[in-house]
Amino acid sequence: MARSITQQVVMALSMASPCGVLSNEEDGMAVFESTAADIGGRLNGVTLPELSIISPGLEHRPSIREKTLVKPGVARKGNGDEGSTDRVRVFLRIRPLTEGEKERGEEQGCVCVQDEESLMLKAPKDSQNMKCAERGVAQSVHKFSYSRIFGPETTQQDFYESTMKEMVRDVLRGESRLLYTYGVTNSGKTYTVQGVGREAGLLPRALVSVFRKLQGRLYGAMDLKPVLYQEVRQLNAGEVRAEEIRRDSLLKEEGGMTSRMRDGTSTWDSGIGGLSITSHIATQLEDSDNSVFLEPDSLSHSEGEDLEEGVQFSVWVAFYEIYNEFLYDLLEAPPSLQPKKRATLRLSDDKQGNPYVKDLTWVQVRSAEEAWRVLRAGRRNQSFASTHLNHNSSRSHSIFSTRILHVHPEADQGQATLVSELSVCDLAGSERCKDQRNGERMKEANNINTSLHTLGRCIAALRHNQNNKPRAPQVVPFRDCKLTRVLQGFFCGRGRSSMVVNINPCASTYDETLQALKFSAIATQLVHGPPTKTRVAYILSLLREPQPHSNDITLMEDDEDSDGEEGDITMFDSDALLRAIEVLKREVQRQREEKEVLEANIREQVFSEMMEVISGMEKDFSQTLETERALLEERFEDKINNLQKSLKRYYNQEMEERDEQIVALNAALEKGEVALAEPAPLPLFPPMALGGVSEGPAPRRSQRLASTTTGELSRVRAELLEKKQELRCFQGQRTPPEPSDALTNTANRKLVEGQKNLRQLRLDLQKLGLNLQSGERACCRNTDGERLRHALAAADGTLAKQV
Ligand SMILES: Nc1ncnc2c1ncn2[C@@H]1O[C@H](COP(=O)(O)OP(=O)(O)OP(=O)(O)O)[C@@H](O)[C@H]1O
Repeated sequence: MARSITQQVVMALSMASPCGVLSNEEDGMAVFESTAADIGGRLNGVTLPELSIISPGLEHRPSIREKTLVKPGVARKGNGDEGSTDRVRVFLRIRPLTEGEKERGEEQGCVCVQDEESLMLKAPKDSQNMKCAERGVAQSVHKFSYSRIFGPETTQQDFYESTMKEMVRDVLRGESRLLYTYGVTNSGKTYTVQGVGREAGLLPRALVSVFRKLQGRLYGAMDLKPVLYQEVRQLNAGEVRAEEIRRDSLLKEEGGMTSRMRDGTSTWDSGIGGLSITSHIATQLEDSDNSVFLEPDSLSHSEGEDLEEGVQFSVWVAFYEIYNEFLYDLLEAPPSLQPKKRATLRLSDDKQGNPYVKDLTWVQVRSAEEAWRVLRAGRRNQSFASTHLNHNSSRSHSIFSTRILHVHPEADQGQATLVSELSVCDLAGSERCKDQRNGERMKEANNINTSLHTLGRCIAALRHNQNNKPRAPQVVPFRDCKLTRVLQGFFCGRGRSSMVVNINPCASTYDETLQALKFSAIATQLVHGPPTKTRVAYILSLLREPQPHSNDITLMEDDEDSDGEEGDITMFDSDALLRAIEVLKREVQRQREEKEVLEANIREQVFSEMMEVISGMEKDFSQTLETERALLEERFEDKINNLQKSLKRYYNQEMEERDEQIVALNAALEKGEVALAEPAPLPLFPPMALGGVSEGPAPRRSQRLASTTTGELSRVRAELLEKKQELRCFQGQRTPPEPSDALTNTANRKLVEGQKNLRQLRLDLQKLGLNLQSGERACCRNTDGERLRHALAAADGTLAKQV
């Protein structure tokens, strides 16, 4: 169960990046241990090691620190062949940062070269990898090992000497070699292969080296031509003439005139006799719009001694590209003569089942200069575009092939006995599709990533088969894309491949760089095996083996007697072929099911990623809402506070004025002064200004009521005073002489009247008190009306006593 989950996640993860994360839990090598940790961390929360180590399993000598990170008991397995010579060589080249990149802060120390073979990657803070590391599902530090690492300071010449020089020697000995560059876009692949300006890349150096070594050994005629996978055809006179015309028009079109080789004191001998170049002066391959300089050392004379005696060499070149899964011949016709729509090439198999590009243009070249011009002509047809990372980005995989025919002139009809090949493949850079802003670029990126992914799967399957020979070999999916089909021969023992991984140390492309390095790390574990079966041998193996369980089909088995099993497909009778078809059908069915599982996993992953994005958006949205709400609340809180302050200020002032009035009124009442009759007409409700808005001039209802009440109060008090005086007068009259009856009667009558008036007055006063009370209530609850009422009641009491 655990196994199937791991496999599923591996598949899902491998689809997440163009190159894929390749894994094999059965291997137990450091790379898989760490890759499994990457995945396992996500699955079941297993504690992740501090860093992941990805290194060639066959040769790597772990440090003490690394040993502690590898699961105990899991041995590093090889295939029994411990010799480093058979291991696929993978070189890493780090390009320098440009000034612009430094200014943009791309230099964050995420790429650290530890020694010639090991590299440490540390995730920068904004990278996806760091985010995953923070969530505990990945490591933020990764360690990789390569055959050799070349830092930013490495010169083109040093790089050539350490990588391709040996390959050129092997090709001249009759072997086939492939060098391919891999890396994210803008990492320096084209710079490495072709070079820029004065800094010639691997290819021009190799061409110069080939012709230097073949000096004096070139085969003069053009009557032998490479065809099919690696065969030679004798051309008749007419065909030779046609080849010559084609070559001349291509060279003429490219240079406009014969390019010159300038080296100060010596010149190119671009004739059949080979090159004559003095070794101590810089050499320049020049054409109309681009020049490549070669340092004197790269032309040293110590080469070419080990060529087979008596053999002559005919050199042919071809240049083609794979663009959007179509093959295009870059030498098809001189650029100016080309029709608008380019013809596509087809891939075919020879009778041994070896794939080759049908109808590809091969041009015989007699010097490095001619070869270089052919390459320049082809480049004009190549698909470049400006992407946001590289203004001149290769949008296709381009392959420049040099075939060398080893001709024995004494043999019958001057037959070439051997064909060797040197191919240099400049792979298009992987790039995130979502970074592409236009449809065409998106489609290109998609195709590029798909073919790189297939290449990754092929390498993983090859490595799996090399490490699991007797058990369950996998089908290597070479046929899944054009790129892997054309390179198939180099991976199946009919040649050897070396890989150059280019990276740039920019922090912003860290995640892509990490994926590229993981991909290349798998390649470092490959070994060069003997040639694997051809189609005929493959069918034979299908027929020979009983296939009760189609899952166990052995397709890449290294059968010792398979070497002799080559021939024509017509050697099988129809029964045998039908049986082979049955087996293949089952295999197709198995693969289909495998792909369905893969698809389901991808869908699931896409779905969960989408959900993650949506929930992220939801979270952002609710956060924004929350912030808005808090902001509004704060704003209104401020407003309310301001309002409260203004009201408080106003009412305080108001209360003070009222208190003053009441104090004055009390004093007046107590003293019984007449001044009470005319109280100062203090405004009970001055215009108020709340929030900057003033009340209008018209008094409120409560104000009007209060002022009326005050008027009446004054009037009543005046009357009260008058009555008091009258009363005092009556009292004075009552005491002295003994009143006569009439006088007494009058006095009594007046007293009664006075008392009556007094009662009336008291009633009036009570009424006024009530009015005042309601007026106060109307204008403000907490005023000193209560106190006023008390004062009036006290005044009443005093009056009553007096009466
Ligand atoms: N080692 C190096 N030294 C100096 N400059 C370099 C080096 N490698 C690359 N460059 C520069 O970096 C830029 C990008 O390089 P190049 O075009 O070769 O990238 P690429 O990987 O081929 O990109 P793409 O895949 O998009 O075609 C170029 O301007 C190139 O000159």
